[in-house]
Amino acid sequence: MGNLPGIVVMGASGRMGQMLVHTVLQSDRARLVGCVERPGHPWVGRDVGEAMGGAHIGLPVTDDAVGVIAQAQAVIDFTAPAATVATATLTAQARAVHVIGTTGFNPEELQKIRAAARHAVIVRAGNMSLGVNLLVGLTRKVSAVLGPEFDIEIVEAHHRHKVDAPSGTALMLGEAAAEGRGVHLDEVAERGRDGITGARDSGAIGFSAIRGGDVVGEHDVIFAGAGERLVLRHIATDRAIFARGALAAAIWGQDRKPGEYDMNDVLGL
Ligand SMILES: NC(=O)c1ccc[n+]([C@@H]2O[C@H](COP(=O)([O-])OP(=O)(O)OC[C@H]3O[C@@H](n4cnc5c(N)ncnc54)[C@H](O)[C@@H]3O)[C@@H](O)[C@H]2O)c1
Ligand SMILES: O=C(O)C1=N[C@H](C(=O)O)CCC1
Repeated sequence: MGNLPGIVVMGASGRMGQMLVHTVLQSDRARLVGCVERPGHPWVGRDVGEAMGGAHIGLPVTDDAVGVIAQAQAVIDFTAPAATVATATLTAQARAVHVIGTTGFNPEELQKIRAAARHAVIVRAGNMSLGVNLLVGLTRKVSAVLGPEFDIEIVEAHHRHKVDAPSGTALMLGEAAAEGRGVHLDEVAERGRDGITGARDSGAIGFSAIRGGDVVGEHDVIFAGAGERLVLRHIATDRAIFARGALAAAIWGQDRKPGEYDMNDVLGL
């Protein structure tokens, strides 16, 4: 038991945080050594089991990230961009594996994460599920075969609380579609149409985001041609798929060389 990797869950009260706490507690391949919330959060100081509405497990939620990360072999982080960038400095100092599920980073934040990966293993993916990571490969392949006479549109739907758009998954799919065509997504992405937009640019990759209710996550990649349409679709119905992927990444990352990895590396895709 003592030599199983010790895991810290950042943002333990969040939708993903709670799912991660359950997933690590149920695993026989890792142990939960810390649960972190932001300073001032009402869960800080409370037993995490009781805070989640269950039995006492003897692990209080803390806002002392430095203290718990020093005891850990891996940190699983589904929080917010600024919080994740700050945590990357701590995991780099502690040489702990940092599994990053957070989405919505700007280029400067991504640069800071890249810098931290010089010192420690970082596994980062906008979606940690097996299905989506397979869909990314399929999207790249279909995009390469069909060519620019097929218009590519990516449509995603998520719950009402999601704060970033397009979703991290939609951006992964867009990047794969662009790679398939040998172009950079930044040069062809069309985000947010409104008003008299003019006709669609040939070669554009369009994004649309739906937000509502409790949708866990749905993604369509549409290839629309003359007289036919191909749609690749992933539907997530349970956040456990993301948590399982994240825990697999934390275990996979043990004893790897420092660097930034993704779920293709973890899943061997
Ligand atoms: N990569 C994936 O597979 C995947 C899957 C689901 C969600 N996500 C992403 O994960 C992130 C979180 O999603 P969510 O639905 O769980 O959000 P959420 O708002 O329910 O949870 C985020 C939690 O992080 C906490 N937090 C914020 N700042 C913190 C800090 N400095 N220290 C510690 N905790 C802090 C918040 O208090 C909150 O409890 C989002 O970016 C989302 O897009 C990624
Ligand atoms: O609930 C979320 O937020 C999700 N975020 C990821 C994204 O941005 O793609 C993965 C799906 C769920």
